[in-house]
Amino acid sequence: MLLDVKDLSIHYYTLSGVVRAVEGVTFSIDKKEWVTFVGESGSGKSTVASAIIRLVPPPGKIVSGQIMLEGKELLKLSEEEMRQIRGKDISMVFQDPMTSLDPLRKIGDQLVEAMTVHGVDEDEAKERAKELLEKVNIPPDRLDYYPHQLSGGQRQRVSIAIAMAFNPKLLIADEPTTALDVIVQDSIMDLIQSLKEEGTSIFFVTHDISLAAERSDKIAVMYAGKLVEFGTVEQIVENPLHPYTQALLNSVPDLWTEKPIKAIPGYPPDLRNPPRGCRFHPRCHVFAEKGELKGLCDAEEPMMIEYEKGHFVACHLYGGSRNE
Ligand SMILES: Nc1ncnc2c1ncn2[C@@H]1O[C@H](COP(=O)(O)OP(=O)(O)OP(=O)(O)O)[C@@H](O)[C@H]1O
Ligand code: NI
Repeated sequence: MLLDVKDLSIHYYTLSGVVRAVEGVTFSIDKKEWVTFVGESGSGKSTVASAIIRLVPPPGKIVSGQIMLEGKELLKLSEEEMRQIRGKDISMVFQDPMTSLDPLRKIGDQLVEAMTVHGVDEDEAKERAKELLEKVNIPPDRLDYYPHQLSGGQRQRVSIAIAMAFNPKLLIADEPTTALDVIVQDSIMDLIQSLKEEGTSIFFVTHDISLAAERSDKIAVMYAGKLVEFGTVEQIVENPLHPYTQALLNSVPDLWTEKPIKAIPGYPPDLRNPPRGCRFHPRCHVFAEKGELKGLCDAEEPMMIEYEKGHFVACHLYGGSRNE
């Protein structure tokens, strides 16, 4: 086990109320495993990602839970100890590479600095910077370029090169390809895959479940701050259990069956005041159709149960209510 997250809850304390962005999220990532978080906008994917490196933006706060990296409890480390881990054991790439690149400094200097802050000496860092750029298919003469002199795809490759500097144990990639065209997207996915092959575990975020299915080992489905289903790609795609997962899969085109695309009706809830019981019940077709579950779905929160080995779901259809 590389990363073990238990019962993680994160709230944003805004002027208009407490946003319960992430509630009771539990999952783990093995060594060399690629886990992709999917779910609609606002479901809490980025908030979970930022919590793992303890960079939840204010007014957000981790209110409870445990985040263990190889048995080390990250939430108990000092800020200084955490700084040692960021960029070394855990690296992060974002949707917009300009959030991590400094527009005013040459990319070579930024690569070198990413290494010298962790104690690598300057000459060695310069050498490594060239190698890293080559690894991400950028000619080494671009070391003297500023970020704006590169294309969007090249900038993203530079931020991946920085993330790769120490062969991190975990790479967190939050929608790293969303802003790029399809061909460039693929080359970025290839790079992330090559990192995995060298031993890095991947925490990937996307709202495109078909992109998730292509490369990852496991899929985690989030809805309104809750993890509703977790399993291998095969388990999730072949045998989706949660009505929300089923709806997500039906909302994307299927190249093989040409089944009709069905949008998910309704909208995700306001997380300042989430629905009682299962947060998905107001949009759930099972809740709408099956009267007998109604006493539970809109009253009791479903707990995560292991339906089959490695396949977890939080839905009253499969038991797991607190009353049982
Ligand atoms: N800085 C903030 N202040 C207040 N609320 C926030 C803040 N950042 C996120 N939230 C709220 O937290 C919830 C989860 O947001 P988050 O960005 O984690 O979702 P996401 O799944 O990554 O969405 P997207 O797919 O749009 O990136 C949302 O309800 C969002 O409005
Ligand atoms: Ni996000």
